[in-house]
Amino acid sequence: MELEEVPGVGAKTAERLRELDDPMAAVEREDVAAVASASGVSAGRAAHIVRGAIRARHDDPGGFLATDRAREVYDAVLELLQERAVTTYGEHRLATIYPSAVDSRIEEVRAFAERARERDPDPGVLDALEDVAPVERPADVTVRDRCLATADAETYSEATEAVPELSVEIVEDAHGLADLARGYASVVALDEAFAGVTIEGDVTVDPNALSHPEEYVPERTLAFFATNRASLRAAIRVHRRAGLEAAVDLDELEAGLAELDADGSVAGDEELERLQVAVDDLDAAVSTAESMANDQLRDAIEERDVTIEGADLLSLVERGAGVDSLLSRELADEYAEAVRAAREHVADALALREDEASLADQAFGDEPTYPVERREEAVSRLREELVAERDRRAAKRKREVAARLADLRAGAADLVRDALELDVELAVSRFCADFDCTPAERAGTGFDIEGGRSPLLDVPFADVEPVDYGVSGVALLSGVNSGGKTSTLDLVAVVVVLAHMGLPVPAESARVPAVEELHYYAKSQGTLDAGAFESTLRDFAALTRGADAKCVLVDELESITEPGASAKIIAGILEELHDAGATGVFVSHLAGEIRDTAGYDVDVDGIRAVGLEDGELVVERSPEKGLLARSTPELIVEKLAEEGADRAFYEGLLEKF
Ligand SMILES: Nc1ncnc2c1ncn2[C@@H]1O[C@H](COP(=O)(O)OP(=O)(O)OP(=O)(O)O)[C@@H](O)[C@H]1O
Repeated sequence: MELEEVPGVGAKTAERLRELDDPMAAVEREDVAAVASASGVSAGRAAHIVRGAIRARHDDPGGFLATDRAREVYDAVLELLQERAVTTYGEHRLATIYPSAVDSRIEEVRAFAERARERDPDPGVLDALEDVAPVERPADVTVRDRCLATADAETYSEATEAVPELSVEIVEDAHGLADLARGYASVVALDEAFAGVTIEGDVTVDPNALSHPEEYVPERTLAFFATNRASLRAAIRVHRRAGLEAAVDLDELEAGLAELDADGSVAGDEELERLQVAVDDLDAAVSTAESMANDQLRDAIEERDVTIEGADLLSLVERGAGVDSLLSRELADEYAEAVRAAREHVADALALREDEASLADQAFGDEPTYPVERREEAVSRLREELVAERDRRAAKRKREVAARLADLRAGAADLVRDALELDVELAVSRFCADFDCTPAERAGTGFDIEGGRSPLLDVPFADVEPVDYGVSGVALLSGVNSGGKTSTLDLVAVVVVLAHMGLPVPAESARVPAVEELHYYAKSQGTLDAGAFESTLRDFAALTRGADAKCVLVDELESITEPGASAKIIAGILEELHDAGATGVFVSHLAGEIRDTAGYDVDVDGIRAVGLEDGELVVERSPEKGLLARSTPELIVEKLAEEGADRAFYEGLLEKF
């Protein structure tokens, strides 16, 4: 499939996605994070694209959620699932699970949910998941001490593409190569023609270098692992704690990561650290040695009485010699001792090796002087030597660590993906556990819900009373105000939506019809004006077409117009839906009138008010079949009649109900 064929991907989005390595593969493996890593593609958009690809794969026309309220119910259910994901990836991935009418899609999610429900949401795993994030491409790496060289224009453009980290230089001949070798620490010549040519400096001839660039740019591998170090470590913890089968050897990856610093440099190498410290502390150590030597020499001079014979003094003065000669003649031993101590201090403080120490010794001359002064030239030579040694060591260790990690790279990316997918499974598993869910059956018309508890209610889930409710076609639901009619419609909608997502539903058992669309109309906020009323009627006219594949839930449609007209209109709609074989529930306070007007025997169910207790309504939440429930006004009149005062009046009223 081409990118543009994915529903929801236009030319502009396709262009953006093409910057990914293999965008179609990312879309097909439903990797929301990879899709969202294209610039300008938000995570929400990525979930939308992945959903589009899933729909295309299953030939799913979409459109299951046919009304605003139906979409709201899905959004609310999705939010409950997303709240249970630890990672942002998990949240976005969950948004790719949507209600569908296509069996193959529903079966796919059902199988996933079955696996998910077996997962144990161990707090240790959830904790480790906190630090797992999709692998990121490291920022561009630029390496300045190495270059590639070629005499061929085609190889040149191939090389700049394959190895953006290094500069690629065009050379005419071996002379050009030799020039480069003077400017770079190492040069890799890409042309066969250079094989066998001897050039001074670190020059390698490798015509195959472009097929294994990591060998020449270990920084590439290291940058990937350094950038994703925290996430990889967390993914390792997740795998260990959850006992997941791992895509790489966890110990090996962990050991490899331990050798890396966050900036991609090699960590934990004592020799490299020694050299680094030596470079950093060189100046300070030489200064300290210098002042130590001077203190020592000054003390020695202060303590000494210098006796000099007159003839010697004269000879010195005649030669124009300064006090220095006196110093060298009289205090040679003391000077030698002070310099010895200074040299020893530098070697000790910087933990120098013998060969380095002999270089360091030259920082102080053998000829007695006062004060003792470092020889800057010798210090610079030592610094250069230490820096070169450090760089050689770092490059060698980088190559070693990169070689060790290179083979783990693909597996490491999978390791993170598997951990993130586990988060998605655990969210589903927790949702099912928190709301006591069971898989639903999708068959026939009508529905049967036993012990259903809506997670959308405004009471804590533990306090939600289980509801049993079933209808065989299209039924009316009656009941007192606040009896739970709307909540019952919500429950049916939640169960229908979840079942079509392929997920278990919050009920002891449930069967829902296999429908193509859910039409759920929330209670209207009041009488509609003529225009709005007309368009609502048009909606319902459309609703009755192909209604056998629809589940229709309608809350108090009567409020859109006058009661008398409402009852007639609702009765007409019910007749059409009934004839078409739809599944539906219409909540109404006019159930009696509608039933009397309808041209068929409409089922009327009722939420029974058991009575009023201390002014509080007591109801039986599960609707009773064939019950036209008493209305709230009727209950109040009855209560007043029982109280005694004006009994005859209230009894008269009561008879009219
Ligand atoms: N199954 C239940 N378990 C616990 N509480 C419930 C249940 N069903 C409903 N309730 C409580 O009753 C309240 C009213 O429910 P709901 O809005 O569904 O009633 P209604 O019959 O649609 O009322 P109205 O006729 O005024 O629209 C809810 O807000 C909730 O607090």
